[in-house]
Amino acid sequence: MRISVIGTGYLGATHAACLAEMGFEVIGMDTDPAKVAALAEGRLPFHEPALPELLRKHVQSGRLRFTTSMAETAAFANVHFLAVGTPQASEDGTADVSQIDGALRALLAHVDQDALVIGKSTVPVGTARRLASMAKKLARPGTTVELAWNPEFLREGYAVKDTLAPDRLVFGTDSGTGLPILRNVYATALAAGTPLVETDFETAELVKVAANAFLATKISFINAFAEITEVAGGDITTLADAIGMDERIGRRFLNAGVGFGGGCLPKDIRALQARTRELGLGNTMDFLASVDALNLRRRDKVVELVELALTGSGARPQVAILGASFKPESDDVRDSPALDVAARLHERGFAVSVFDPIARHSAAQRRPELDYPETIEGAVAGADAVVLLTEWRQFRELVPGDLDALVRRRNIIDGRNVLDAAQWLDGGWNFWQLGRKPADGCAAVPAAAAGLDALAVRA
Ligand SMILES: NC(=O)C1=CN([C@@H]2O[C@H](COP(=O)(O)OP(=O)(O)OC[C@H]3O[C@@H](n4cnc5c(N)ncnc54)[C@H](O)[C@@H]3O)[C@@H](O)[C@H]2O)C=CC1
Ligand SMILES: O=C(O)[C@H]1O[C@H](OP(=O)(O)OP(=O)(O)OC[C@H]2O[C@@H](n3ccc(=O)[nH]c3=O)[C@H](O)[C@@H]2O)[C@H](O)[C@@H](O)[C@@H]1O
Repeated sequence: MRISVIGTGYLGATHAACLAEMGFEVIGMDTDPAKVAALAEGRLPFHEPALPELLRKHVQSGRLRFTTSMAETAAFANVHFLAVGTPQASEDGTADVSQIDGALRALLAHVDQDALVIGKSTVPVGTARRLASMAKKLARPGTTVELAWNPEFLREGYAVKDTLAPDRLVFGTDSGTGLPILRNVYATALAAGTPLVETDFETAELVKVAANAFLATKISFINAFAEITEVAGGDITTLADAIGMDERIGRRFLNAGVGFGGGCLPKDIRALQARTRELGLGNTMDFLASVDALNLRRRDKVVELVELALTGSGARPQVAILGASFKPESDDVRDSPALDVAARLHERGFAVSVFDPIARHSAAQRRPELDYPETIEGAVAGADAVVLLTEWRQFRELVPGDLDALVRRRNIIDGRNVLDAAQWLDGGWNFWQLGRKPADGCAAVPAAAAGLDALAVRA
């Protein structure tokens, strides 16, 4: 079977390479010529473990090719995956589906054989049915173009593993059309026992956003308790361990810290609220506004802690931020809590240097106003405070002796709760974590976070 993947960003490039690994002949199509040129040479334009090897292998074998031409794409295959972006369109959170509409329209203009189009992007409920009728209307006379929806649940950093061995597959169709082809495409995973849910368009679309909304809620739930333990005392990690021992709750996604970011969870919970309002359901998803607000408040909290730690530290205190990507094993800085906090500290007059082992380039493109030393030593040299915001392994393994001789002042804020408090306090550092009352000697931040501006350092 020959398959196309339209949109070769994080999702599409992974999907295309994994389809080739499953044995199909694949063409990846994107409107971005630079991206296509890199991929066609077997170079991955972003960081994702195990994907460069897969890409190179299949570009070299000839099983995987890339193009900017929709005509070539339509002629090459009769099964087409849509994996274009669905970013946040406006302040109210509505999803921008113009890439998906545009891609389908462009494809239909060239399709002259019966075809199945399989949507993979994350979309507002109702999109698949709308696109199916658009396909019926715009298909050339004599050709039938059917639509199916097959949402994707991969995590960045584990994209290859999640694609080749997913937790489940969801096929959304209209009365089963397209199911035999979908089962064929995923034959390897299905034979290995991957659970399969075959359902209608709407359920398939909603499963995806429900999963992301649940994950976001789980993170903000534990971070809400972090706000309590910061004031009342208690240990948020022990609390998470204890509730997570209940199998109905589970320990995963209960890591308190600076919260969630990335290209998906934040925009997906906003789009779901906007779509729910469009459906006339008023406040059904209002709790997600609290999930979002609580998540963003964690970033405020880190800014506050830095200001507090450095009150009276002179004209332009120096802050070293460890981490720029939204999570480890990724160079994705879309809505990254780490980069957001770094930029806000810079705006408030701190001298900010950011070190990330992989995301240096993407961070510098997004936030060129910040400094990006090439080494961790370069970033922390002369720092008045060190702030850990992305839990890369090399940061998790830091011990006071690694930094003692480099910094100007021994202040460290662990925004991901991965360092051993006792070790840092014993080492003579002022140490703060989210979800823990500050130790004696490390000043507490007032519970009411009012007057942030009043606390701001004036350059
Ligand atoms: N990044 C991830 O881990 C996951 C993403 N998703 C969803 O997948 C979709 C894509 O996400 P990403 O890959 O992260 O976005 P991305 O922004 O990295 O990639 C989108 C790609 O589509 C291309 N594109 C835009 N318009 C096009 C058109 N008309 N024809 C061909 N190509 C076009 C862009 O040039 C870009 O390369 C989104 O809906 C996202 O929510 C779902 C699961 C995981
Ligand atoms: O729709 C998507 O694009 C994807 O979004 C998330 O995947 P991803 O964004 O790659 O990353 P996650 O591992 O979910 O982490 C998201 C954010 O939550 C944060 N997080 C995660 C777990 C936790 O316990 N605490 C926490 O703050 C991470 O640091 C990160 O900023 C989902 O996990 C995927 O299933 C989904 O396919």
